[in-house]
Amino acid sequence: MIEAVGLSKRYGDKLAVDRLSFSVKPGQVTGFLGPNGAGKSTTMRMILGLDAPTSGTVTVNGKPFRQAAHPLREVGALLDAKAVHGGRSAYNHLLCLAQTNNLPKKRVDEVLGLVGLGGVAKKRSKGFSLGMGQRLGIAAALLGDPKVLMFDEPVNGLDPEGILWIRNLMKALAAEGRTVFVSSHLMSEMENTADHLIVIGRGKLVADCTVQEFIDNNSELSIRVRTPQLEQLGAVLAGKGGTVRADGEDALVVTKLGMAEIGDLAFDNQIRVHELSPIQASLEQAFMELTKDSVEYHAAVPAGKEAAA
Ligand SMILES: Nc1ncnc2c1ncn2[C@@H]1O[C@H](COP(=O)(O)OP(=O)(O)OP(=O)(O)O)[C@@H](O)[C@H]1O
Repeated sequence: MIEAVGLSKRYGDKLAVDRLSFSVKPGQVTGFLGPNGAGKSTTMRMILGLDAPTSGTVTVNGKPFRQAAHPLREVGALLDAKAVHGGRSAYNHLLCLAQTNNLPKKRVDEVLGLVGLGGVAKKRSKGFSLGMGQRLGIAAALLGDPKVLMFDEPVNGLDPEGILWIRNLMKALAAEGRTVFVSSHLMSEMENTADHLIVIGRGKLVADCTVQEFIDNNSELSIRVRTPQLEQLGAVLAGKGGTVRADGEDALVVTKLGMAEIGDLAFDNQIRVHELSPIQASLEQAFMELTKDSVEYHAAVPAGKEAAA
């Protein structure tokens, strides 16, 4: 369990993390989402005691992580996969970590097997691909068999096979009852991986809920109506306050009116309807909606290329 209470971090004029309070529970994957610069890495560094909070507190299993007697046995973290001595072999890198943390040597072979690096254990990590480097970082995180795991953007730059592997690993670790906290700005990835979400924007908490709640609370339900009387139905629905746009030759997408309302209006006006279905917004759409005011860096759109409203 990770618990933050009123956690803040200021760098000069910049309030990178602004009074964050949340808890990350065991037995589930908790996604930590936010646009670039939202404060995710800063929060993770404070959890690990690598940065001191300006105010507030954060504890891991009830105490500040800096006070942990056996840090690697309590928390495994993948913050920067490149933070490996490139001249060392994967085996020696892990052995060094194991020895300085009083962990048994046999654990090195176990974690190398777990992450699928057994065959290249004696090779220097300098020649590792990005995916192999990520696996080595994860092997290091798993070395102490910790109950709490934190991954900062673990799928960055990975191919689909690597992404699937990390996704399944995180789910398996959570299913073993561990606390799994993973940051990402890839919404689609979190939709597939996380059970619970903590979302921040400009350092502030903007949501703390399940993935489904997040989608339900932050997106507008759209309804697709297929009808051979497109124009008639469009006019009726717009007249009753619906926002209507055409979707192909024979369908409309409607917001601001409910499904029953649309069906009843069609019936009252003797308009035939061939299909009436809800369109579920994706997590990505919900995230864009919720954080649109807290995105730090907006890309400029070249003149004349603005998206049509
Ligand atoms: N050491 C530092 N000194 C000054 N400013 C910092 C420092 N570290 C982070 N910041 C600033 O704090 C804010 C939050 O940064 P942080 O890296 O925590 O965000 P993030 O959500 O992890 O972003 P990203 O998704 O881009 O990794 C940013 O505006 C960043 O420029």
